[in-house]
Amino acid sequence: MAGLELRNIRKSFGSTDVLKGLSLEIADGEFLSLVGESGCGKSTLLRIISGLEAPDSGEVLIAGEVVNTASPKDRNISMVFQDYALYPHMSVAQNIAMPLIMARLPLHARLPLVNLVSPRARSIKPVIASEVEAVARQLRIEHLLNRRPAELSGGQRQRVALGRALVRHPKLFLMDEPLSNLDAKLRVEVRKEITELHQSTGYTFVYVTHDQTEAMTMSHRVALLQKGELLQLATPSTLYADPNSVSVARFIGSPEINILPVSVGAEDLRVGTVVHPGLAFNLSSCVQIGLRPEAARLVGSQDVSTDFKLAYNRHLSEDLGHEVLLHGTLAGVQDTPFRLRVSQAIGQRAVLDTQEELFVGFDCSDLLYFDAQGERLRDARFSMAMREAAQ
Ligand SMILES: Nc1ncnc2c1ncn2[C@@H]1O[C@H](COP(=O)(O)OP(=O)(O)OP(=O)(O)O)[C@@H](O)[C@H]1O
Repeated sequence: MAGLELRNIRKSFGSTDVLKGLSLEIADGEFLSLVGESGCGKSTLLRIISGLEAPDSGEVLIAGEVVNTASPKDRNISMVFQDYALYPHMSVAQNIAMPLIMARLPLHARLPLVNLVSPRARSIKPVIASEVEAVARQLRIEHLLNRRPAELSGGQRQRVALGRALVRHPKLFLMDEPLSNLDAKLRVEVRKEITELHQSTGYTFVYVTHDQTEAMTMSHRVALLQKGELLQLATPSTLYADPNSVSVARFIGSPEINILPVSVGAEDLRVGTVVHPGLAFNLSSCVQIGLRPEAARLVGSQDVSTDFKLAYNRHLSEDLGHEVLLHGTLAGVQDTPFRLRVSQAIGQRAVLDTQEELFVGFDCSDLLYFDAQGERLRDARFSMAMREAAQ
């Protein structure tokens, strides 16, 4: 049974169609990320799942039950936001305890004085305190329980927000850009902690981010949205290696994939200044190719080991120590940027340091083919007749 199912969800705000009939299924215990550019509808979708927002049409099912009419608190969902949303006047322990108090004590028993004398409140308090301590231990914040949010670092506040969400043992854990207020180093640390949390709890996680690295490193599957539509839902490695479209290929991967215009003849392929005879399969509608910056490499001027070799005009080098990112253009494709990762590990750096004139080589098997609309031509292939004959 699916942990969560969305059926044809539509939502507009005024004349803006934010979600245009979105359907997807998330398995029980899965970690799924919703990614996409700002304004594509990620947060709106999360709010619809949580019940904070109602869809104009479509159904939300949790554990097989339609929950469209259920209030947020009856959906057994926890949500963690980017801005933590902690109560500033309460201690960490009180913040984490709050969802349990709300769920287990009637309103009158929560009032400060009644709280002291109500038998129910008095019997339940130690139970809640031990549950809060257990969650705090899990998140390694037990030493902070008496502090207020203002006395915590950003990472600690985020852990408190996670603790407050976790303490209710929700069916579904929703997170809306929970790391975006943290600095880069802390983001990596808390990212790992959230992944571990998912592994140890086994809860279903839906995670919103515009950061593809977060989505790729944490998730079982990633749903890529664009303008309220689902572009592709797949595992991180499938999105990287087998994208449906130029939009997906561009969004996934860093640095961004190179997209180059090409022309295709009956049995040849032109990339920039190079026309290669070969065997083309279903390539007639191909007008652009994709090539990952890590799939191309620097080659010597005499090197003939790759299917394609083009002169490279370097504009900028970014030295990251373990690799150098090159920005430039290929001969004959001056208007299109071409990025290249030059790896220290495979000896490419030496070519960069010693060679005056640079050449980039790549093979047909590394190319992705796209039509004029940016759709992937999956059954298209171009193979080098001469290389094949030589083998
Ligand atoms: N309550 C609202 N009233 C009017 N428009 C809204 C409302 N909520 C969201 N929108 C609009 O809906 C669109 C999608 O917003 P949403 O917050 O879902 O995008 P997002 O993908 O989460 O963006 P971001 O990454 O910037 O948070 C935006 O154009 C936004 O301005």
